[in-house]
Amino acid sequence: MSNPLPPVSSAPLIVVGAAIVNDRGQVLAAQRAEPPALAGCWEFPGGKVEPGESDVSAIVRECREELGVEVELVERLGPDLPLQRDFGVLRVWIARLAEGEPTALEHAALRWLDATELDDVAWLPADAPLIDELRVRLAEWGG
Ligand SMILES: Nc1nc2c([nH]c(=O)n2[C@H]2C[C@H](O)[C@@H](COP(=O)(O)OP(=O)(O)OP(=O)(O)O)O2)c(=O)[nH]1
Repeated sequence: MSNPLPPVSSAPLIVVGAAIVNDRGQVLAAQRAEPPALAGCWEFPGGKVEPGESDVSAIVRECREELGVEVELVERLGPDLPLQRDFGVLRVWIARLAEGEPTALEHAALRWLDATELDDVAWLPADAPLIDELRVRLAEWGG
């Protein structure tokens, strides 16, 4: 007998983000425009990994969609972090710009921040451990 119910997806929600770093030791922060509960907070450009998509493909796609740039991933930044709001995890990579200048196509604003400026913006709460690690890395790269 066939089962009339569709299979229930158990795939965990994965959100990927790009900590895009430039040659001056700055990272690109992006201010959310929506939803209202998150608007005004700052994040790493990125978004949800779609079914069948790799993490890397998702980051490249999101950076095209949100910033109009091509990025190359360098290495992971920090561990998977819990996302309470979405019951998933956040995975962030350090990335470099390969082509284009970032434009806020979906965000309210963009800012390049150096190691001393990371606390100047209100990051989404899940990102806090990454900001501490990034501070050390940017200070090294910024000379
Ligand atoms: N991109 C990104 N999302 C983050 C970060 N930190 C954090 O808590 N989040 C959360 C905010 C959102 O609840 C979720 C990302 O969802 P999203 O709505 O931006 O994903 P998406 O671009 O695929 O959007 P959609 O097509 O589903 O509307 O992850 C971060 O640094 N970058």
